[in-house]
Amino acid sequence: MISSTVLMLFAADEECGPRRAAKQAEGCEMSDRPIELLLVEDEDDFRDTCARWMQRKGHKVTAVSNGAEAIGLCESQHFDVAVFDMNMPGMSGIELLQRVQQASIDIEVIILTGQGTIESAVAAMKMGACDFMTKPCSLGDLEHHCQLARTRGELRRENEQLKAVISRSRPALQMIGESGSMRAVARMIEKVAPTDKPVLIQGASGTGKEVVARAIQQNSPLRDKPFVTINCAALPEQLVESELFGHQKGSFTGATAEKPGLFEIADGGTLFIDEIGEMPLALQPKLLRVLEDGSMRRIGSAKERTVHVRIIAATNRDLTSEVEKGNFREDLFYRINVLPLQLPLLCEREGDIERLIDHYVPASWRVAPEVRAALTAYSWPGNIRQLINVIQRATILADDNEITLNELPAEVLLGGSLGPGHAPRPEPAIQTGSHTAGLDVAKVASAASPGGSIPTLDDIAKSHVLDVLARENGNKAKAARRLGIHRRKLYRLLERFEESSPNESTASTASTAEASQVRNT
Ligand SMILES: Nc1ncnc2c1ncn2[C@@H]1O[C@H](COP(=O)(O)OP(=O)(O)OP(=O)(O)O)[C@@H](O)[C@H]1O
Repeated sequence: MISSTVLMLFAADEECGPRRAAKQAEGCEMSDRPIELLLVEDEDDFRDTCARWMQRKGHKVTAVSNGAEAIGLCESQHFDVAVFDMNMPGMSGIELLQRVQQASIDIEVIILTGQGTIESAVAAMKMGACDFMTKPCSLGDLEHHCQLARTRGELRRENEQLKAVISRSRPALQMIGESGSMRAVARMIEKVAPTDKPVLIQGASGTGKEVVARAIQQNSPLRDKPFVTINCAALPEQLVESELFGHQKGSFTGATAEKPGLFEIADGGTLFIDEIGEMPLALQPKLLRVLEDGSMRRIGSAKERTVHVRIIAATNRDLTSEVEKGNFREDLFYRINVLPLQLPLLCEREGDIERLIDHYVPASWRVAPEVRAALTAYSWPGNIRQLINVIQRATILADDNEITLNELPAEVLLGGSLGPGHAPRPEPAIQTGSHTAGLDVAKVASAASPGGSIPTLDDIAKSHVLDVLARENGNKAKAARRLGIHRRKLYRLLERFEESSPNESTASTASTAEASQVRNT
């Protein structure tokens, strides 16, 4: 069994504020990365001396003499820390701080005050400055305060990421597989995990691409950093860009607030791009750019940002032929195809079907031997997802905690070994277009309501949707067509079933239903 289980939860820090953060920052290792500093000071000598000192210490300094210039720079460029002089002609340090906050600029601000203006410095901190210093100050102190401020900003961002991780985290998944082909996959995971290079996971629907992506992340040095996922197939095309890159307020109809993209949320961690073959062609150059040098812009923003994100992409399409057909950019393909990993079909994993049955059938349930024989003989075109769906359907339909041949769908019975003398039970059927879905309403009713009460519409819908999905071998596009609904609606339904189900296998079944999320496995 390949384990991929780490869940780190951080208790919310009730006591916040600059002092507390500074204390935390002092306890932390300081980053030796150069500080990107904006220095705003109208006294020429003092400004030049500070700027030269910080530059000699290896930091990147932009020094200006007034607030108007500073605000323009903040809007177009990233700075870790800004030092604002309190008393400047035109726009004071406090006004500048207000402007920075109104524009939601992500920056740590230190206020520089003259002697005797401590009260206003305290007021500035209440307004969101992270620290203050009184002039004249030693240059060593200036660098130290800037380092503390930068660390505070990093902690704050990390905290935001962790909150997102906690609020959207899901149960850890186990990777089941002892077959030779899965051992080869496990070896490959061990090899690719420690690097920071992109990985492209290819495999048919339901073979476990997302599970493998999470295993890579869990075995990588980024295991404690965010693991953010986006499913390009589950989002309307026009939303993929704003999910990935974020947007400025007012940049398009409906952009009512500023929103960071998943690249920013994943900064320092891993971004799993599922169904990358569905990525809109027009968006591919933007993705290529961020893969090349980490640079990106939110929709509607001129500000360039740099992110450090490890990319794991997955697809069930043959990307080489998508490139030939002109649906996928060749340069992007080469960028993401640095470490390719091909997942085997379930029928190519000797002995794993048995192991998966034992894992997914609830512990107190029995599985008749002929059922095992039928399940292991079947070819599973929809792979593990289809197997889980069939098991789940069977546990809804079965009596007395025992799965018999009666609870298996016809295609499994016909495709597998039926066993001597078995005649499948005739099932009342619901007609879906030209397709007989075979939903046994009476069985669902008794399974859902042992006391004989009427099942809810949701119970029936869930069983029906899972049944059609299983019949279509886990292929969501085909299942959606069969059900007469849009594929995105099917994703939403699977997501709803997952939320309403306490059963882990249900959660797993609909795992790709979420279009995008942040999680720590
Ligand atoms: N090795 C495994 N052990 C146990 N469960 C697995 C394994 N691989 C996949 N699964 C389960 O199978 C289901 C499908 O897995 P996953 O979503 O990772 O497949 P996928 O290849 O990404 O599918 P799709 O292409 O449709 O997005 C999930 O419920 C997952 O938990």
